[in-house]
Amino acid sequence: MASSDCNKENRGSHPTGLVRVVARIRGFTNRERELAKSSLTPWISIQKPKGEASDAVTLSFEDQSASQKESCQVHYCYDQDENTDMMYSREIKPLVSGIFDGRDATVVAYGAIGSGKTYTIQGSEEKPGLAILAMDEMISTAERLGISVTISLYEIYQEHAYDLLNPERPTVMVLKDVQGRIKLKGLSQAPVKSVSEFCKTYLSASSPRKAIQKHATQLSRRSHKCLIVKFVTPTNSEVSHVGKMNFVDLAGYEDPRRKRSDCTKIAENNALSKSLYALQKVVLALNANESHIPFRESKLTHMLQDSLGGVNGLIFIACLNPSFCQDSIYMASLASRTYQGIRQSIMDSTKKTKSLNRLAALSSGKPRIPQSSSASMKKQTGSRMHFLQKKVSGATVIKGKKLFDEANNSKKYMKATSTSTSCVASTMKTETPDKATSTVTVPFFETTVNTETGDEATSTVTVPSVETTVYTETGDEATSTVTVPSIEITPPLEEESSVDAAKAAAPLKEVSEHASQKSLENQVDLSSEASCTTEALSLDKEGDIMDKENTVQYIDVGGSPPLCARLREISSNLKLVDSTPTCIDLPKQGNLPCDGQISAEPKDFEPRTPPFESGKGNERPYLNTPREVSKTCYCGTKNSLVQEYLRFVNSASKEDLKGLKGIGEKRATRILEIREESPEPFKSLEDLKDIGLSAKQIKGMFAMK
Ligand SMILES: Nc1ncnc2c1ncn2[C@@H]1O[C@H](COP(=O)(O)OP(=O)(O)OP(=O)(O)O)[C@@H](O)[C@H]1O
Repeated sequence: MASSDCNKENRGSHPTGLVRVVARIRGFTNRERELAKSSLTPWISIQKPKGEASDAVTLSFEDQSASQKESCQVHYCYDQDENTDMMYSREIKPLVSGIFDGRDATVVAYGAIGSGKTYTIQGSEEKPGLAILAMDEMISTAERLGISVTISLYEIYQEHAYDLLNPERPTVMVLKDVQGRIKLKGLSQAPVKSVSEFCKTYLSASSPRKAIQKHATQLSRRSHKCLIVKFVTPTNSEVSHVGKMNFVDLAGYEDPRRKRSDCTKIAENNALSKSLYALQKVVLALNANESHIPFRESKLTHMLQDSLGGVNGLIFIACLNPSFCQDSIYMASLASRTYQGIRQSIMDSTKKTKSLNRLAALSSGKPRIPQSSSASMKKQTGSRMHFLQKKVSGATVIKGKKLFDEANNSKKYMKATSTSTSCVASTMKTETPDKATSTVTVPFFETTVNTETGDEATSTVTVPSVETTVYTETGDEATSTVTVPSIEITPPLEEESSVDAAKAAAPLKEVSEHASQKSLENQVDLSSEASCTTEALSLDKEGDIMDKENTVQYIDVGGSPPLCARLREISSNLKLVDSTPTCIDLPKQGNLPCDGQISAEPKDFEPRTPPFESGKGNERPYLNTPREVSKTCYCGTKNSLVQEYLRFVNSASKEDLKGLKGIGEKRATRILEIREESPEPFKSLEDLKDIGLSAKQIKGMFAMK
């Protein structure tokens, strides 16, 4: 391979992995210098703990409007005195080398209007940007290897892609070939043999505003500009596969809430927000190894699908204005979130490896303790912090959150996410710094299986032996073994209706002004509820023992449990009420256990005649059998369960909705769509038919056998 050695050498500047998030503060323009008259003082300060070798730097913004300091973190920030050449050799050169080893690379610049995105990506012939510098190197390497180079250039404007190399500006379609690879139909490719030829084509086609756009409205239109550099290897070439390189110059961001914007500007901004939001979601989902990657959430991510993830390189460049600019704070905040998310997933994967090692060690001999439910925690200091970090930066963090959170420092996050967390399966007190014991009751576990439709079939499994691992911030683990009596598997619900499938496959619709405004202002963080991740569920061959490594990422911090957990608890207790009537410990005073609280220790059931008090309005049915007792209990509980369920469906985030039985990606999306149309649209179980659930399925949810 052409550049393996070069790669090894250069990879040192990418120590944290294949995704980098950097910022760049643009230099002052001559006009800004003139206008300022006196000396221009920087409003962003950069803390680089290891100077140029820093791999985590903190940016602090002097927020003049709020007279407070905002801060955020990224891998690196290029100050005004660090030019494009420096940025190229540190950030882009390693990616260029990777191209000839078969990896794709993507460089994305985003930022507020006039923050230097085009200057950074494109530049000019006199002051070449990253694309021109990269092209110089790529063309000479390709020449040496006998490979030819082609370029394509397209624009994405409000979720529609147009070919910029064709003067007619035809629409570009995103299709998939039989191998599932993305094909951009209608996109021209132009061969380039030299940098000067490239510059001529690139600069004229990507700056068409004056030359080509005929109407005044088009002059100011904000769109993304994307350059693809591809390589064509001759059949006899020694190079088997060469990757491609994407340079993306995103449209400038401007907060429409702060400025009087016309409809077009709002729509443009919504389209940009959508792209940025989707891009961040995709990157975090890829990094977290999630099963569903939302590539289709925006045109940009859909078009870049092949180049993102895996061993491909990706760099985000958040361009920042050198003078006070609130929009730059938003952009830096977004960069910081991506950075935190990437770091968190790296931490998580390290922990996962540790946990698997532990599982292997445990399964090699240590006997399980039956009928016990104790857990010992070595170190619990900071476990809450771990959770908070997870919520702040993990892939799940962005769901339901405002895209550009003005408050990006950790203090604010702590405040925002310090709401209740606990789980039906495990309750742990985290106050004590050292050893602690926790009691764990496990009514059932839910395992999800992805079906072909992308939805989930849910099986409810009551496991005889469950092992729970809790991570503390320090990476220490606490293990608990729980034994419960029976195994029960409920069949999965039917697949979603084809109407939903068709809807999901339909092209992305234009974002309405109202809807996207709403999305920008959506500050409700429903994701603050705890999520339970179950992994590595395995049944042994005899079927006697079921071991489970359960990575619990929720810690009880003293509040109420999350809705999904409570729903599961009620649901599971109902199942127990229904299926094991002989184990119900009836209260002596005849008060029925309608609150769903079932004794963890099953006791012998002694049939008893409930006291009957006659009188007006005081008639009660005569309860003779355990089944009747259960039924009466069930009626009361069912109503509250249904109400709670509907409340949840009306308010939960997409990810939380997917935790519900029978609700997968498509139904969760449909619920969100319906909720956008009217608040709290699910008033009765009947309304669940709108998301494609059949009457039978709805009935089955709360039915008593
Ligand atoms: N690093 C820099 N040093 C000096 N001048 C710069 C730098 N970056 C950008 N500029 C100047 O700032 C101005 C705005 O830059 P540019 O057009 O690249 O911004 P942009 O973010 O692409 O704008 P838009 O949002 O309109 O697309 C230009 O005049 C450019 O020459």
